[in-house]
Amino acid sequence: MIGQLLFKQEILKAAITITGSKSESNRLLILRALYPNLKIDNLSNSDDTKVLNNALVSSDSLIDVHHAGTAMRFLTAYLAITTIKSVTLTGSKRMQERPIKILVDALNSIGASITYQTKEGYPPLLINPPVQLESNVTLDAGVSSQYISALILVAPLLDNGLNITLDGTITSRPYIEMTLQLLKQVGVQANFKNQELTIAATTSIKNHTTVVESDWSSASYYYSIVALSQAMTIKLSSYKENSLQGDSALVAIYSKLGVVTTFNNDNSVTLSKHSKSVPQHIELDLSKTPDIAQTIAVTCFGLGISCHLTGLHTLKIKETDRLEALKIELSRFDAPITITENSLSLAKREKDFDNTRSITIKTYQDHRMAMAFAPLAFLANIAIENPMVVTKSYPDFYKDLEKVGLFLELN
Ligand SMILES: O=C(O)C1=C[C@@H](OP(=O)(O)O)[C@@H](O)[C@H](O)C1
Ligand SMILES: C=C(OP(=O)(O)O)C(=O)O
Repeated sequence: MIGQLLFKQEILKAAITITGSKSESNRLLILRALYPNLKIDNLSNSDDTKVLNNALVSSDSLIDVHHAGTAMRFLTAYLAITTIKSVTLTGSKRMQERPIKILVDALNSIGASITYQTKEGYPPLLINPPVQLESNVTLDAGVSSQYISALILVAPLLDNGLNITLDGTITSRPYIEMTLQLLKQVGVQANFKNQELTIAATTSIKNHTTVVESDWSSASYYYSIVALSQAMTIKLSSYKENSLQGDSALVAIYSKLGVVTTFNNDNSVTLSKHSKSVPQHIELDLSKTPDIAQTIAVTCFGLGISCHLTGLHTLKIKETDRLEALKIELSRFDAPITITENSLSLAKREKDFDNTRSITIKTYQDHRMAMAFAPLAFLANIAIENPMVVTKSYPDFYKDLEKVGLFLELN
């Protein structure tokens, strides 16, 4: 299925309410499974959250999490510690290509019993009940922070809690900090110093309600829209200045790309254009914020400025190889792009967009490919292949885009 994005209406002001953070929601679902008196408000309506929610109440011996990375990693740890019968945990074809050995080795080293059903190091996994669980574990921190978050989330269930030693350079660090902060908010003692994490055993918590902040990664697409617009102002709800989400770094990053963020008293933010000129070149290390790399690359391309984005080694093992996908799709516009194993460089765009023909963007079953390219529709004639991939994190994306004047027409 292909959807043409049509710019139908010049809008100057819009207000959009974005669903709860998928990352916060999926952590809180695991914590609610541990502590049923935890209440969650503004839970994400993303597919990834629904899939985890369903899996946590399932009594089936086969659980399929489709494309949801956090569900796969968090459930591996949760089932490894709690299951009383054998369970097979699997996912989509792509999920079966996303590595999980570091987490499985860490869990087995403390007494879990996980084996591979098809290929060593990858789902599907056969998870058997654990024998006796120990309280010290060491793992490589450079491949995915989700392995570490998965261990942190189940740590309070262990008799003596868990000490986790992180080996090497820590990637996607704000996600680990988010996990720890959420544990602390519900009443679990946790500490993170240098490369060591300590989580205390905690059998119960006081009644507690957590309100999920809206998703900052989803907000990135509106930052891009404002940056590429002449004078649009967009109000987004519900956000706060002290976010647990690392992608709130958008505020600082997009101030360099022409967008000013104002935090309002009603838990909203207003994005507007500032009058300062935008630099002709930008360099960013995105190892703490991998999920906004595609948005930023497309914004820079649209603005016609050059960029050098680094810290992108994790992009190759996400919903698709995002570096390769960006290279192929930006090249459809003759973008001067080069990639390495961990970086992306765009030279200044020399040509104007040729809007006499429509260019179709492939999405590779990656929600962020569809959403990152959508803002380009303000400048170029584009269509999106399999546009509904967005439901992985942001099911209302196209409905919300209409509020800024962009309409998806399916054909
Ligand atoms: O813990 C999380 O909620 C996430 C961690 C990040 O993954 P990596 O740590 O694998 O980079 C991020 O890309 C993903 O979308 C969500
Ligand atoms: C990488 C992502 O998700 P996950 O790893 O949880 O599938 C994402 O949402 O961009």
